[in-house]
Amino acid sequence: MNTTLRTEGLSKQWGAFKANSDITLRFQPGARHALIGPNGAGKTTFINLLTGALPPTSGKVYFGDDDITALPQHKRVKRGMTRTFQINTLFGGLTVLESVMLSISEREGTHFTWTRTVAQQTAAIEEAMHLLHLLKLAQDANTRTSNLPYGKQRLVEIALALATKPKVLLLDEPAAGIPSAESRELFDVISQLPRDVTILFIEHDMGLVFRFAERITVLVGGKVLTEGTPAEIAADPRVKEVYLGEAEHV
Ligand SMILES: Nc1ncnc2c1ncn2[C@@H]1O[C@H](COP(=O)(O)OP(=O)(O)OP(=O)(O)O)[C@@H](O)[C@H]1O
Repeated sequence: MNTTLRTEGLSKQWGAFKANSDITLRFQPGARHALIGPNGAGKTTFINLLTGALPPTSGKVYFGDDDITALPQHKRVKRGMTRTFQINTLFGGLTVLESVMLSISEREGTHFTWTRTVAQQTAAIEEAMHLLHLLKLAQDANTRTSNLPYGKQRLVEIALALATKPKVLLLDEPAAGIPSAESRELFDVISQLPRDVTILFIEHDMGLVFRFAERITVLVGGKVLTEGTPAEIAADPRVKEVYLGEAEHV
């Protein structure tokens, strides 16, 4: 089968503590794939190993046919693997449109040049507005990102990530800290993103996971417990056992 991203025996250890143990997973092109598991299961660690934010202790990460295990983060972004970043830290005082334009310029390497032509500028504005329409942010184009409600700020972060033209988009709890009505809207927008973007996301709200994911991997204690369709995962007694006592999660 055609695979966008895969890992082989990926492990991360701090001293004797194994945060990720021997994780072998594949993500199909266009997947809507959720990574779930109790607190401390190693989900964020796994995403950090995929993006290159952390080096693995052992194991490999492949992007298409290429072994990218040793590739630094920015080169993985150039290849098409992007995660979201908090705009507060990156683009505080800019408007939504300016922020997305900046991300496009960054991708094109025209950020610090004087030679950007009017045609390039116009194309970048058109591309940025297209992204804002996709994310239902067009009417907020001239609003400062810091003045937007949190749910919309998360959408801007996704717009910035999409401006890098990713093949794989990694979302680490995109709905964290926003009210549930807004988080449903956020996921509704995410669910309408084009299929040429593979989406891997971590989410604690099982309502959102089962509504949006087409494939689910369950991590427990740094290991893959199981993987399957939402129906398979919902029916798996081992998964129920893991979440016993965490009723809000299942
Ligand atoms: N830099 C580090 N040094 C030592 N231990 C770490 C480090 N980073 C994470 N850990 C530990 O690794 C384990 C897995 O953490 P991780 O954040 O990957 O889990 P998670 O599944 O994302 O959890 P949560 O759902 O609570 O965000 C935790 O016990 C955490 O304390």
